Amino acid sequence: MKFSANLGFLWNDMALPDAIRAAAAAGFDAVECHWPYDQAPEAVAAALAETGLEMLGLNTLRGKPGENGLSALPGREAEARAEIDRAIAYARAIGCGAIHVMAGFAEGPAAEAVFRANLDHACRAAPELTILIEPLNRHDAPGYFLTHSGQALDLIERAGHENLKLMFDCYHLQIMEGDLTRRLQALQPVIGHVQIAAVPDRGTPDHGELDFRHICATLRDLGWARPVGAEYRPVGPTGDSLGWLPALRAI
Ligand SMILES: O=C(O)[C@H](O)C(=O)CO
Ligand SMILES: [Mg+2]
Repeated sequence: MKFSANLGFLWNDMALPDAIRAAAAAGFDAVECHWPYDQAPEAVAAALAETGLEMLGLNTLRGKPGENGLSALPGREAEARAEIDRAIAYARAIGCGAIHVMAGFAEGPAAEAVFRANLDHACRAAPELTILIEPLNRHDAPGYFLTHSGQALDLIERAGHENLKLMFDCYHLQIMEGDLTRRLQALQPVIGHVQIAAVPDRGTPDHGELDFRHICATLRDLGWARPVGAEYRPVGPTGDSLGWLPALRAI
């Protein structure tokens, strides 16, 4: 199995270009990030070219302090679309293939309609990019609009855009739903990216409720060839947290 270092959590004490170099030196196959916007895209692109790593994904900005995305917030459509457009421009500048459009804290039919319209905007504005939506768990992100894979599947199927996909974060979906083996199998056609972390502590993927040897073998058997996102919170220096990597890479 191949792995992508999520630089929102791994080496997040470094500037993004240096974090990319650290991930390459540690043997990761790709990188991904959360919010790279305070870093010059030229410097990020240079680090990617130097290391040969691809940046798999980045997120739309969360908004004001306390917010967690804007794209499902009624009345905030102009800001949401500006952030989507900013993310698309940044992704294009660094050769990044996917954008996670963050919904935000909202509920109800008006929020759903706004989220659908903003996703439609994102998919049309960047047909060459994958637009990702990610259910988040209710403990970490109480009140977040998107919480379940079934909800994401309905958004994706009714949107009718080939480039709208599910971010299957095993950490969030284990907390909300469980039954991950069957969910990976059933949802494979709409999965655009997979992320992993231990449940419930969001630590290294070598302990906790989930056996990632089994999850990775399931992905392998499904023909999943893309890097899986290591989106866990290291305790201490990231370089000391990589003991899980050789065993899962061997799958
Ligand atoms: O928290 C997560 O799992 C995400 O992947 C993210 O993008 C930030 O909320
Ligand atoms: Mg995630």
